[in-house]
Amino acid sequence: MPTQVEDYRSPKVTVVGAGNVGGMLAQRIAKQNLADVVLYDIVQGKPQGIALDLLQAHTISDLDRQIIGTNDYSDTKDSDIIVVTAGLPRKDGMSRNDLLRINASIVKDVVQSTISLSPNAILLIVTNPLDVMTYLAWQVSGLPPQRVIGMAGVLDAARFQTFIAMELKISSADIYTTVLGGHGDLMLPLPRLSTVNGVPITELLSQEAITRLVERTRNGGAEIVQLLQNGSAYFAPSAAVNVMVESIISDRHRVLPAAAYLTGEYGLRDIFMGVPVQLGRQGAEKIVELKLLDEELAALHASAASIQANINLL
Ligand SMILES: NC(=O)C1=CN([C@@H]2O[C@H](COP(=O)(O)OP(=O)(O)OC[C@H]3O[C@@H](n4cnc5c(N)ncnc54)[C@H](O)[C@@H]3O)[C@@H](O)[C@H]2O)C=CC1
Ligand SMILES: O=C([O-])CC(=O)C(=O)O
Repeated sequence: MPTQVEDYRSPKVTVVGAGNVGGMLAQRIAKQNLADVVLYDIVQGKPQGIALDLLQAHTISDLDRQIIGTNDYSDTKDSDIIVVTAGLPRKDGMSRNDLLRINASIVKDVVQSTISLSPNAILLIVTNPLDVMTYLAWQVSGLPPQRVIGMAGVLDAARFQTFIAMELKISSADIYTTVLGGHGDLMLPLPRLSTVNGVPITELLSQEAITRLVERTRNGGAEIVQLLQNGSAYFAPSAAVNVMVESIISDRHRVLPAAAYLTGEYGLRDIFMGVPVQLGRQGAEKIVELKLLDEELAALHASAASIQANINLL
């Protein structure tokens, strides 16, 4: 008979892709004591090196979660969550959609290799172009759509929040923002539903300022790609995935913006796109339908059409 202690199993999160986002995410998960982490990469030695470095850093900080780096998928067996960050980041001048074909083959390979070993896992997709890769991952995995979720909305909403805080010269802590739609040029920051402690920003900022901040949010990824000159953002993206992992592992049922499968919500179906989603142990437990104005709904449908066009290309 196993003892209670032997019965206990730490939550296990696999992060596929030990690059900028994946490495930083592994650090965040272990640092918060959320789960043991398996970091997988196709490049020999890279995940092992990062895992060792992280373990030694955590020893200094009295942290003791397991972090394993590997090139062997069998180490990912029985994961509770599989985060897919494997794939190419864009370079300056590229759109996320320019990564479609190359990243589709990587995501397909990763999902096929992992999900057979962890059939009960929840898949969190990060690789771009995000909404299309999430749809592809769902199709390849054969999982119920509730167990496949894409990360983008938390990041895009945080960018809008940051820019509002910078403009108003106030703490970002009291700002709540709503961003819907795909993780691309047609994403939909919604000023009407973005507030400072309950007051809509439409009452606090001029129309000129709002238009400028909405545009900057839409271009938030490209702005950083241009500045870095070699790769894309990873501090905020890894923080955004970490919040989602935490809500799922800890079954917190937080309502966060994320790419979820729509079955008629917002008048859309058979597509993954950014909407507010309740996240818990079951994955995307519930989609929240906001009451949108006609023009907002039309803009959301335009964003969906652009995702659909790229799904069709695949
Ligand atoms: N959804 C979002 O909001 C965001 C998405 N991204 C996307 O995430 C992806 C990763 O970005 P970074 O970490 O910055 O890139 P990176 O280049 O630093 O890391 C990617 C890693 O994937 C690995 N990889 C490539 N093919 C693989 C395979 N078949 N199996 C396993 N590993 C493989 C590479 O060896 C590399 O270590 C990119 O597609 C990027 O566009 C990045 C930031 C935000
Ligand atoms: O801009 C990129 O390519 C990476 C990304 O999705 C983001 O930072 O929003």
